[in-house]
Amino acid sequence: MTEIQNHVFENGAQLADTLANYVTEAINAGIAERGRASLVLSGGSTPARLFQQLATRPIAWADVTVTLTDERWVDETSEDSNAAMLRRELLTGEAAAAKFISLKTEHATPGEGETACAERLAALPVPYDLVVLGMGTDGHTASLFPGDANLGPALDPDTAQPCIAANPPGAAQARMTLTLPSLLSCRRLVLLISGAEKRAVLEKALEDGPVEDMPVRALLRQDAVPVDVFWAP
Ligand SMILES: O=C1O[C@H](COP(=O)(O)O)[C@@H](O)[C@H](O)[C@H]1O
Repeated sequence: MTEIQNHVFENGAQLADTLANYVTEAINAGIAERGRASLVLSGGSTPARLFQQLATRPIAWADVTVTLTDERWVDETSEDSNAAMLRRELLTGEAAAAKFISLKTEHATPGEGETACAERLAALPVPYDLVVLGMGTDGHTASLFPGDANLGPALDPDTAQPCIAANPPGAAQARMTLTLPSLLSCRRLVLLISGAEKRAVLEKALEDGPVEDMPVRALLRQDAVPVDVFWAP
């Protein structure tokens, strides 16, 4: 079982400030070591404040390649697009010099886009310097959802696929997600969550129970990378 370190803050502003420093350090260490850094970031609403802070940090952004943990299969004109959120909140000012790899291809479905997406992801330096994941109140992380027909292949530790289509039951859109082995191909792993409800979900995920019920357990139970949990009310 991996080492899990909890970082608890009084509020979201303090969390964003401290985590932006943590991410900056991971990026700068990557650039110092191999001349470039790779960053995998979650979508959704929680990371917006972190991204705003991170965009102000002194970083050689042209040496940084950024992608997402997962993406909804929508164009960037949609308010559900994780890429649009990332561009709006992070890739502004000097941070706009970062290279961004979108998981959304021109294909009609994420299943058809898997090969093209995998080819794009091959441009990212591996291991990734940092992966920042979020979590939903159903225990999903990235787009590893309970009940998804592709969850088994996505969690397969031996899969060679870096990304796979996801069709979460009841969700408005199909998605593309990085697979578990791809997410774990990193030097540091952060789980970023906020609010009492998600704290309770995390406590439940730390209890015994099937990974398929709460896929975030796959991250909490692996032994490849230590996990830093950042939480604020
Ligand atoms: O759908 C998604 O949900 C999770 C959690 O999002 P949040 O809005 O509750 O912060 C996110 O980590 C994932 O990237 C996103 O696609």
